[in-house]
Amino acid sequence: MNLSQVGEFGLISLLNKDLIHSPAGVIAGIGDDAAVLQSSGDCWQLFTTDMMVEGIHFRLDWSGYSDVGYKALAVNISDIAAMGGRPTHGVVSIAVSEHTRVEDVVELYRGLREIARNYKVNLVGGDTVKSPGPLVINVALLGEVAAGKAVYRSGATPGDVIYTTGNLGTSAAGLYLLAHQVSCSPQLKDRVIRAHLRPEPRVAAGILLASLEGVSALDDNSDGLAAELREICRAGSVGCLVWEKAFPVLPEVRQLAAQVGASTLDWVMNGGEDYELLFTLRPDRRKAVEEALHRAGIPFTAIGVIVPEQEGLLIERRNGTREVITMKGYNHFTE
Ligand SMILES: Nc1ncnc2c1ncn2[C@@H]1O[C@H](COP(=O)(O)OP(=O)(O)O)[C@@H](O)[C@H]1O
Ligand SMILES: Cc1ncc(C[n+]2csc(CCOP(=O)(O)OP(=O)(O)O)c2C)c(N)n1
Ligand SMILES: [Mg+2]
Ligand SMILES: [Mg+2]
Ligand SMILES: [Mg+2]
Repeated sequence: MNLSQVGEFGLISLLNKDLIHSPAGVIAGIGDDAAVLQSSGDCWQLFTTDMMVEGIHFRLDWSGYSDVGYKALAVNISDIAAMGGRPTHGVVSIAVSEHTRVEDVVELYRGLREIARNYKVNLVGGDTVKSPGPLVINVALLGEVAAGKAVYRSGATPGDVIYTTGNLGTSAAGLYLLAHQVSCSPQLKDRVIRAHLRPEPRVAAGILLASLEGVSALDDNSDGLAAELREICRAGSVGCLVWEKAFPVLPEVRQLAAQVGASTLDWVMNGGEDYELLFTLRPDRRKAVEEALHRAGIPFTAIGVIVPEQEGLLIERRNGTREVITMKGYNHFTE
């Protein structure tokens, strides 16, 4: 069978059998942004890993080595944030071609060190091997969350309101500008390319959301809004209705899309790598949670509601018509 027939998530579900032999220690295994593990203190351990491969996740003519290091840890911190946790300790493995310069690997670690310092992550080990070609970097990261307070993808129920932090489509705009020659303002270029190359994971938002009553599901946006909505709906056996006109997109990103004939909706739904948090909230808790986010200075937008599973995944377009969401987001084997 061909990988494109099952896709990334079909493949993972085929592999997900007989993998747990001491279930007592595992509160949640495969299926969320990080595994949740029993620990002796008053915290639960979180454990996650994400890998980046040259040519798939980055190109060295589009990003510096330090950006690659920065992003490799950022995306992992984002998965800890998506459980409501705080990152603690990580290990870093690299596969490097023999033609790579030593200075470049040192530069990769400059980026890693920079974000590790910013988010107070200890890098406590790793592995170094030769690659026959592409540079590969993998981070495995531990985190912690107060016992009982991890927020899963699966808790959404009909009536809950769907929110995102920050803006969507910015990273896709950055990727577009890296891939195409476009004349636009240097400020816009810097902002969106930075969002793509050096995303800032929403750790403070995740910790705050996990501490508040009523936050029912939480996920980070790595594969695009369409994919992450699908995950939350599948995990919770619910459907959703999102409102296109509510999607938070920077005005200059909208303008750029119009200028180059691209679709902001495509950037939001399929672009991915925004590393914002997508969460659902019980409607009776809206006021309290919105006030807490305001006080913490965390930008957020309500973008839709959870509906019963049989209603499916719907988008209300700007003209008021409702359509089934057919967009899929990023998938490694169906791209
Ligand atoms: N090769 C694999 N073996 C076991 N579990 C995997 C594998 N690949 C992914 N997973 C698990 O599948 C789930 C979904 O992975 P993924 O979509 O990469 O999550 P995320 O988008 O949050 O990084 C996670 O719980 C992850 O740990
Ligand atoms: C050179 C290049 N081409 C395309 C992309 C776009 N891209 C690559 S991977 C990806 C999705 C996120 O990566 P994934 O490995 O699926 O992360 P996870 O969902 O496991 O966190 C996207 C949008 C990119 N970042 N760089
Ligand atoms: Mg994730
Ligand atoms: Mg992953
Ligand atoms: Mg991830």
